[in-house]
Amino acid sequence: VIPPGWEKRLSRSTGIHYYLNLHTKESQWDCPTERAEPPSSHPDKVQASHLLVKHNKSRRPSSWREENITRTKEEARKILQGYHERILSGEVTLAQLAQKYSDCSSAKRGGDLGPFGRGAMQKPFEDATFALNVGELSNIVETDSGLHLIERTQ
Ligand SMILES: N=C(N)NCCC[C@H](NC(=O)[C@@H]1CCC/C1=C/[C@H](COP(=O)(O)O)NC=O)C(N)=O
Repeated sequence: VIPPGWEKRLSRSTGIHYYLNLHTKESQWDCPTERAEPPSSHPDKVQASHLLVKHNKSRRPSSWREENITRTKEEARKILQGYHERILSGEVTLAQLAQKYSDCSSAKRGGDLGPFGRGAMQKPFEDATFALNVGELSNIVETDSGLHLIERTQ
């Protein structure tokens, strides 16, 4: 039985059936197990990846990359502006830069923080993420942790 919100289609090119999500218009080969929901404009949970550049006024001026972070906030901003331009130009992705340069332990997951609801992250980070559409990249966001670029992924 196909869960609600999906339609079974026949692929003319392969003669194989596929499944169309009637809300997102995405298709997939394997039979869906979950119902397809209309994309809610006020989700409980979102998912994001971030690239964090800490500075000497960060709440924890240390990371896997650098035991004692001494750069100033303005130096951190310049560095992050450079990353921002490179991502916007399409040269690199946020995940690629986060993996190498993010001062958060999520760097090893390309900056992915996993799904989170309101109340989990520091408020400026939470508000910036919930204000993004899926797939969008934020401008520089400041929290007590440092300066971030955020890409909302779910
Ligand atoms: N739920 C998940 N995945 N982990 C718990 C997150 C806790 C949350 N963290 C943050 O708000 C900072 C800013 C946005 C991301 C984030 C990551 C911080 C940044 O590094 P730090 O300043 O801690 O050294 N590293 C990990 O927590 C908080 N309420 O303090």
